[in-house]
Order: sequence, then C-alpha cells, then structure tokens
Amino acid sequence: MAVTFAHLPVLADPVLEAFSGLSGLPAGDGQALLLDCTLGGGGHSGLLLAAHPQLRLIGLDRDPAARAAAADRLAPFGDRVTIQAANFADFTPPAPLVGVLADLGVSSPQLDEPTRGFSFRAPGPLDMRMDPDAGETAAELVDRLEESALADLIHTYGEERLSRRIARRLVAERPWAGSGRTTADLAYAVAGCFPPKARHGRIHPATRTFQALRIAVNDELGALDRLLAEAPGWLVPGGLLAVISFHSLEDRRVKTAFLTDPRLERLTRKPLVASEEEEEANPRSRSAKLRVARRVA
Ligand SMILES: C[S@@+](CC[C@H](N)C(=O)[O-])C[C@H]1O[C@@H](n2cnc3c(N)ncnc32)[C@H](O)[C@@H]1O
Repeated sequence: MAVTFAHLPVLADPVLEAFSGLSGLPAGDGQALLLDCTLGGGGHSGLLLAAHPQLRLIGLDRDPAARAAAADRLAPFGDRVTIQAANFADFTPPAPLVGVLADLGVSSPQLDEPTRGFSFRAPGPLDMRMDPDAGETAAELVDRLEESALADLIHTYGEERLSRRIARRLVAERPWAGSGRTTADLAYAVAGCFPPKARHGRIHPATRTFQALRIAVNDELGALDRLLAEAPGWLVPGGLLAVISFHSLEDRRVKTAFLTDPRLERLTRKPLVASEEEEEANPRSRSAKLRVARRVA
C-alpha cells in the first residue's frame, strides 16, 4: 500500500515524562515489556525504546499500512520489537507489563489518505474501517440502520444537534453502498442540512457526522471500554497505564475508570494537554488529553 505515513506523535514529552520511571519497575521475566496498543507510525514507541534501552515492546495496530510504517521506523530496535495485527480489545499479553500506552482514534495519515474514506475534504470510498479487511463499511452502516437509530448514532457519537435532519437526508439518498458516491458526496448531503450561514464556518458541517460514523464503524468506544477493563490486570505493581484521547466521549471513560478502578491510582488529576508550541506545530494535538494511572500493589 503506497501510503506515506508521516505522523507526529502527540504529547511526546509528557508521554516520555509519564513513563520515565519504567526502567526501575520489576519485570515479569527479567526484561521489562511495554505494550503500545495503537502503534500507528511507531512514533511514541520509537521514542520510548530509545529512552529505555532495556525495554522490549509489543505494538498493536488494526491497520496494515500503520504496521508497515511502524516496522520501518522501528527496524533499528531489532528483536526488541514485536508488531502484531490485532484489535487491542481482543488482545491478551504474553507476560506481565510495565506499561500500556493507548493513543486513541485515527492517525493523520489515515485521515489524509482519500482511499481510506475518513476524509470529507477529498473524495474517497465511504469506508472508514481502520482494518480494511474486517467489518462493515460506513456506506453499509448508513444503508442498514433505521432512520431513528442513525439519528441516535450521529447525536451520541458526533454530539450533533441536527442529527435527526441529517439522518432523514441520508436515508432519503440511499443506497450509499455500491452507488459510486464518495465521502465528498456524503459531506455535501450533510452540509445541505445546515442553514447557509453555518455551512462556511471554521469547522466543516460534516465533521461531527463523520466522527460519529467512524466511531461506530470501528466500535471505538466499545474497544476502549474493554481496554480500560482489562489493562489494569496486565500490569505489574507500579506499572503505568497512559491513555491519550481526542474527544469528550473517550476522555470521560478514561477519567471515570482511573478514578473508580480499585486496581489503579490516578496520577493525573487534570489531563495533560499540548503546549502552545505543539498546538502550533501539530493542530491535531489541540484536542489531545493524556491521563496516566499506576497499578497499585
Ligand atoms: C493516533 S494513531 C497512533 C499514532 C502513534 N502513537 C504514533 O506515534 O505514531 C492511532 C492508531 O491506532 C490504531 N487503532 C485505533 N484503534 C485500535 C484498536 N482498537 N486496536 C488496534 N489498533 C487501533 C489506528 O489504526 C491508528 O493507526
């Protein structure tokens, strides 16, 4: 797949700082093992491997293009790195872990590559699957759901006020799958549900609907719930769990889990966010929130 994978790791310094104590932790079989649940281009993993020379790492990603990019980037670390094709929701680590990192959502290369169907800016197939070989595409989802279920989905996952109107329009324009119509066509249909003044604001009117469809197609919140339930049990005492989220639906779950799970001690009362310089250099970092918790003994 000829996709260039240029992804700047968000909150790189706070992540390195959060994991700075990793090297001192007791390791299961003598070698400290870290799990990167969302390898992407291997940005965070590369930094952590360089900072902790005795660390081994397992990196997961559902996306073959991400795994290929990470394999390239992490090649200098040789057999310290194992890359696996997996959804983190279905994963069980082979040994106790000193740390778990999850940098949720999609990466900039996924968003920017029109053929993946995440972007409303350039026409692409209405797909949006992180794993292009598994599950239902966005077009199939929009065709399958009852109008009211589609409206609820757009309202809940996109926090979109005009969800009913948008669902009515998308249902009226079915079928989407197999019709040859693109992400740009769906974005145009959504934009048409807004009053003319709201169509030309700073944020594209289809942003929230696209977020909702992407979250549903990839069951992103279900996967996060399973990770938050399982990951504390994978950690050695003192082991660290760090999660970077990008919207309130994710952050609320992480915040609640870190506060209420008796296996965890919350280390960040307020989430860590990007500096002004990082926001300037990487606009995607503007909505990033890092929370960190420690496994209690
Ligand atoms: C924001 S990017 C990670 C970027 C990475 N931290 C870096 O520095 O390059 C998120 C990645 O996680 C993957 N992903 C999202 N949810 C996943 C899941 N449930 N299981 C496995 N991979 C997932 C996506 O395919 C994407 O490549």
